[in-house]
Amino acid sequence: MSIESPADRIIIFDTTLRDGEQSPGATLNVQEKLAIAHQLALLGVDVIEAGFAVASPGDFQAVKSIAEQVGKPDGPIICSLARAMRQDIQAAAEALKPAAHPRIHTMISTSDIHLKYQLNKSRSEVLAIAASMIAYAKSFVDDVEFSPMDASRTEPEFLYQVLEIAIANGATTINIPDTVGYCTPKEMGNLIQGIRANVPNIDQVILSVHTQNDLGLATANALAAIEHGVRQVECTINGIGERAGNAALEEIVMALQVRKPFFNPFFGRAADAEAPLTNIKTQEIYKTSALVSQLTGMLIQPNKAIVGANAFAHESGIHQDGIIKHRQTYEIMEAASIGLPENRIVLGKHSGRNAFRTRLKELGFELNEADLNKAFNRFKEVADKKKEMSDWDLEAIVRDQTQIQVESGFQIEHIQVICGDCTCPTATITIVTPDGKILTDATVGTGPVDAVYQVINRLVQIPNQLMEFSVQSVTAGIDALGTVTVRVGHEERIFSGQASDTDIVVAAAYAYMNALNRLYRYLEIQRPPADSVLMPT
Ligand SMILES: CC(C)(COP(=O)(O)OP(=O)(O)OC[C@H]1O[C@@H](n2cnc3c(N)ncnc32)[C@H](O)[C@@H]1OP(=O)(O)O)[C@@H](O)C(=O)NCCC(=O)NCCS
Ligand SMILES: CC(C)[C@@](O)(CC(=O)O)C(=O)O
Ligand SMILES: [Mg+2]
Repeated sequence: MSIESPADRIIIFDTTLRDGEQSPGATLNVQEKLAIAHQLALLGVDVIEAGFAVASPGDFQAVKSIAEQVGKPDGPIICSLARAMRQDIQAAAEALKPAAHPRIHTMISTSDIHLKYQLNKSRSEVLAIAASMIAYAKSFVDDVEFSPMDASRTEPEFLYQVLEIAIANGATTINIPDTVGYCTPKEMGNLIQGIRANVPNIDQVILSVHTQNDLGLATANALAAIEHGVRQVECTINGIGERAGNAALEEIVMALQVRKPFFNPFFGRAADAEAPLTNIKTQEIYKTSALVSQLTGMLIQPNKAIVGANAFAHESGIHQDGIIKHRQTYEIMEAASIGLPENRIVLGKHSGRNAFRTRLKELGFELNEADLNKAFNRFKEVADKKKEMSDWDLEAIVRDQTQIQVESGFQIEHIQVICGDCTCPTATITIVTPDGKILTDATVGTGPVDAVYQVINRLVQIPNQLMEFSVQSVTAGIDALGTVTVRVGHEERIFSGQASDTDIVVAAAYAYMNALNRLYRYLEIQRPPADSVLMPT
């Protein structure tokens, strides 16, 4: 991929694998980095900063493998970070060799506070190092990016001087980092304006911005920079990165997409011009976000813009009513535009009748006004105690309130499980049978769920095969509710059950019992009247 006419769009420089990986705890191995890099290429990023080659043998290998496997002629530019030091630049150049479009990104601090305390160097020394190391990088590759670290706290006159020399020595992209996330959007705009007005050769290069999120302003600062003529933004998936993270790719891309008429004029276009402002395939955003979250172990807060679990979910009645009538009343973009199949109407205590009725209809219940009101009142009572109402809850409420008899079945009275790394997982369960008998049994299993399922089978005595068992956490965090879904098979038929609890073993027991009760009711209906035995054992 070549960047032919960058002035009329934004170059997306993804640094998930470099700055993103600097998130405490987010370390990735070579295979994981490769998987993310392949997905970033599908997403359509222009540049992948694959790592910091000199940092470790693993990172060197990661940059090299990504250069080999993802850095194809029609693929993205592959980049490695390097301090303004020969050994760093050599390592970057070596790792990037297999890439069709390699870029070396070299940086050195320019703020007085960094010069004095971190580098222990004078301004003239830094100027000389920047010049010679950019020229050195240029001896390996044509595409050289230079970052004056802590640019936003650098004295402007010195910054202009460094940039002019950097460009004169061959830098092709000049990146302005707000390393400590200190800027406000207005200041960022002024900083970029100042650079464009005072660095005589600035028009020969692509101007870039790299914003950190220490004050939650990373996206706002990047957008302000774009308004002032920056044409590359450095960002990460889910906004991960050093400390509070970096500008989130998905936020910048979707802001440019959703507010295109606002941004178009900054690109010299008519407000209503159609062409996109980035090359990102936005439908790949959700998938990429989930992959990065999974591999880095960095959970996404539910209210995270664009990719959070709640970003397209509506819980309050007034909003739900509006959405059902006309989507744009409360949605500025479609879930499908980031690759989510649909928005979500979440039924909870803030929901209203319209959303309730609509969901029931989808579940196959058409209630008259009186039944609907009764069911709705009960729904509100239950919703006061429960975070989110599942379809199972709704079904139970409707049956309850509309005099449809809830069929008989087995009920779990007590469940106790002991497990650990030096005991045999043991489950003790008491159930009430459909005819009111109380039975208790206990057994050991290979794990707590296995022990529970064995006891339930001994008590219930209905032959079945467990076909599927899945656990899903409903909310993020240690106190998340776990929802267990099971499917059991019996002679060609499948019965499913679901239950939620903060204890997943308890949820597993109830989910299994739910499924077995459905099977039991099915068998009851099938059973010839003369047969008094529930099931032959
Ligand atoms: C790069 C790395 C291998 C260097 O390790 P190290 O040689 O043990 O050095 P330290 O990390 O202890 O200290 C950094 C040194 O680099 C110098 N330095 C920092 N930025 C520099 C730059 N842009 N150009 C030249 N030298 C720089 C510091 O002054 C310090 O040198 P000193 O020891 O002479 O004071 C290691 O820090 C690392 O693995 N980093 C990867 C992640 C990272 O730091 N990312 C941040 C990107 S800014
Ligand atoms: C390389 C540079 C853009 C950097 O990411 C360096 C760093 O990791 O601090 C920054 O934020 O200044
Ligand atoms: Mg950074």
